[in-house]
Amino acid sequence: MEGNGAPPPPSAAIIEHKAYARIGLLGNPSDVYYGRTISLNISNFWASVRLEPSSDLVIVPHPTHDLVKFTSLSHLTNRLENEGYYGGVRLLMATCKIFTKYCKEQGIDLHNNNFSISYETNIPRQTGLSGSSAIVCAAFSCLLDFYNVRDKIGVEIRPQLILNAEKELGIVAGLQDRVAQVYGGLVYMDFDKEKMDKYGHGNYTELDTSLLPPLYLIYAENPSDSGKVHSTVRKRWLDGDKFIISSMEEVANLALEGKTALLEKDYSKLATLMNQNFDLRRRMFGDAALGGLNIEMVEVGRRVGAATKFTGSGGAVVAFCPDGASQIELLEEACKKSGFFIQSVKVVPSLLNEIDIRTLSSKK
Ligand SMILES: Nc1ncnc2c1ncn2[C@@H]1O[C@H](COP(=O)(O)OP(=O)(O)O)[C@@H](O)[C@H]1O
Ligand SMILES: O=C(O)[C@H]1O[C@H](OP(=O)(O)O)[C@H](O)[C@@H](O)[C@@H]1O
Ligand SMILES: [Mg+2]
Repeated sequence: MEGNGAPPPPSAAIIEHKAYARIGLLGNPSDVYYGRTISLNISNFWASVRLEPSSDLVIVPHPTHDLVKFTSLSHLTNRLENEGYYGGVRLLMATCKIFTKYCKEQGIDLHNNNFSISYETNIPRQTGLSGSSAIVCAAFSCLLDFYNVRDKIGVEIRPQLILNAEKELGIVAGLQDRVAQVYGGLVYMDFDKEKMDKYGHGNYTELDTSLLPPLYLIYAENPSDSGKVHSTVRKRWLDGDKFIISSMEEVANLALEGKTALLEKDYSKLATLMNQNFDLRRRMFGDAALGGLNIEMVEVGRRVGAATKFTGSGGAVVAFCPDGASQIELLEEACKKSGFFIQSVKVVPSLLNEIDIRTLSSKK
C-alpha cells in the first residue's frame, strides 16, 4: 500500500488544475434525490488549485477566503455574518482524506512524497454556482496527476468521490455539480436509484453544447449556505413526505422532457420547463428558505418575459430570453436597476482527456 507504492512523477513538477462553475439548467435539485438533471459547465468563473512538491504536507490557507487576521472585532463579526465560518481549507483537507481512503480501499498504490496544495477562486462565493465543488474537483484532479493514477480512478466514479469530500464535512449536496465539473460541457444525468446502488454512479450522457440557446447568468453578492437551504427538504424527503417526494419526481421529469426539447431545439418548451422548475422549488422549499433577494432575481427576469430559475440552491439565476435581442436588452436594464450582475453564459467544452475517456465504462 502506501510507502512501497508507485514512484513519484519524474519531473516532480508543479501541477495546476481549474474547475469551472456550473449551471443547473433543468431538474435540480432532484440530483440529491435519485432524479435527473441537465447541467452545464461555464467558463465565466472558475477555481484553480496548485499542487507543489514539498517536504511536509501543507494545506495552504487562502489569504482572503480563509481569513484569520482581522482589523477589529466588528470586522471579524461582519465577516462571519456575511460569509460564515468556513473557507476552502476544510475542502482541501477532506479531498485529501477521501482520495487516500478510496485508493486504500481499491488497492491503488500511492508514492510517499509530500506536497503543498493551495487554491484560488473567482466563483462568487456560495451563490449556487458550485464554488465548493469546484475547489474539491480541481484539488482532486491535482491528486490524480501527482500520484499518477488518472487511469485507475474512472471518470464516472470521480463525481461521487468529490461529493464524498463534502459529505465528510456534513454539507448536503448532490452529484450534478461534480458531474458537470468532471465532464465539462453539457451533460444529461440520470441518477436512477437502482443503477446508483449497482454501479456507484448514475448514467451520464454528454450533449452537444451547440444545442443550447444563448443563456444569461444573473447573480448577487448574497452568500447562502447550500447545506442549510437543503437540510429541511432533505429531512422531509427522508421522512417520506409525500408532497416532497412527488414534487421531486416532477422536477426530475423536467430534465427528461428538457433533453427532448433541446435535441429538437424546441426553445419555447425549454422556457416553460425552466419556469416550472423554479416554481416547484419554491413550493417545496418555501420563500423564507429561498430568500427574498434570490426570489427577486427570478422575478426581475420574469417581468420582462424571460424564463428564469436558480442555477443551484440560490444566489444565482439562469435566464433565457425566448424573444431574443430586444428582450435581452430589457433584461440587462432591469438587472442593472435592481443592482444585480448579469453576464452572458460561456459554455466550457468537454474536459475529458484521452486517459479519462479510456476509463469510461462504455470504453472498456
Ligand atoms: N469561494 C469560496 N472560497 C472558499 N471556500 C468556499 C468558497 N465557496 C464555498 N466554500 C466552502 O464550501 C462550503 C460550502 O459552500 P456552498 O454553500 O456549497 O457554496 P457553493 O454554492 O458556491 O457551492 C462553504 O461552507 C465553504 O467552506
Ligand atoms: O439546489 C440545487 O439546485 C443544488 O444545490 C447544491 O449546489 P450549490 O452550488 O452548492 O448551490 C447541490 O450541491 C446540488 O446538487 C443541487 O442540485
Ligand atoms: Mg456547493
